[in-house]
Amino acid sequence: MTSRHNDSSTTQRRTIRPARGFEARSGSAACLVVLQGQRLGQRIDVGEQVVTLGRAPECDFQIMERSVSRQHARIWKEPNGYRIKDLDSTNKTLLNDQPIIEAELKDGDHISIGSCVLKFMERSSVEARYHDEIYQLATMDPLTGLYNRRHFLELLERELARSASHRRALSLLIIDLDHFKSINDRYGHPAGDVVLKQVAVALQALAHGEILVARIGGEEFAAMLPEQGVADAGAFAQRLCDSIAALDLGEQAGVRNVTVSIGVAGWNADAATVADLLRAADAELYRAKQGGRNRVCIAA
Ligand SMILES: Nc1nc2c(ncn2[C@@H]2O[C@H](COP(=O)(O)OP(=O)(O)OP(=O)(O)O)[C@@H](O)[C@H]2O)c(=O)[nH]1
Repeated sequence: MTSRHNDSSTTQRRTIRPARGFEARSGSAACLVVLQGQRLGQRIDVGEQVVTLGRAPECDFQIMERSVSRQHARIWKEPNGYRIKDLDSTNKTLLNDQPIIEAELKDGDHISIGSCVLKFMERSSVEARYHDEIYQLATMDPLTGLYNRRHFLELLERELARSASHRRALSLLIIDLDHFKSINDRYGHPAGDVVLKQVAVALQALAHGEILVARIGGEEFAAMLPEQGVADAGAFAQRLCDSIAALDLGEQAGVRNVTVSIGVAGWNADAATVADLLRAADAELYRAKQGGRNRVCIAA
């Protein structure tokens, strides 16, 4: 069990929910990439749907800056291309450094909203693919293909802001492999890697709907359960725990079975920030380890 957690990323969100594993990988026709500002490098696919940008939580791309209007600008597709419109913002939308009311978007255009600079790109462009690769490298864990810690915490931060503004439940699981060091020591590091990959696949397979799984540490995973209270999250955690214990890892790993301990915590007045939530789930994980491992402990 490793030590952890004080990260606190920017409070942002996308209403276009990330797909599990890969974020917004569908073949949209165009995208925006954040060149400057919070969420640097993030890509926002601009498909057939209208994309709104602004400070309000309902915006598809939220920019949490006071100089940004709640509904600042809108981008949409027309038969002959994409267009952008300023929504009567106080501080204007700039296109290639010029204020606009409405304009056509061309590949490579820079959109400035507050201190945020977005680059508009046609999805077919080589540069868009390059940004895709870079973004994936920044957000994914290369061993398991799950989201990495940094990206998971950023998504958790956004989801928590959304839960807080809508007074909706949100739960977090921290899932830690039991006695993983002894697996490495006994069967070798490559065998340990195989176990990590197999556990990642199993967790991902069990994560249905909006549940988001990530690898947040060496032998540590996390799951975010939007709109689920601790009772449901605890039941889900128990299913994970039982499924991992029942998993036959086969010949490749050397070891045939592995177990996990899981700590569960829910967003509430006492766990109002990501750091609080992580701390609460972590405390429960500690209890699960102390209680004998291969078990779930849930914050009251
Ligand atoms: N194979 C492999 N091992 C890793 C990786 N990252 C971390 N580890 C190992 O994970 C082990 C974690 O050990 P500990 O933190 O002592 O935890 P543990 O042995 O699982 O014990 P408990 O958590 O108390 O049940 C260490 O041996 C790390 O070297 C990785 O990417 N691959």
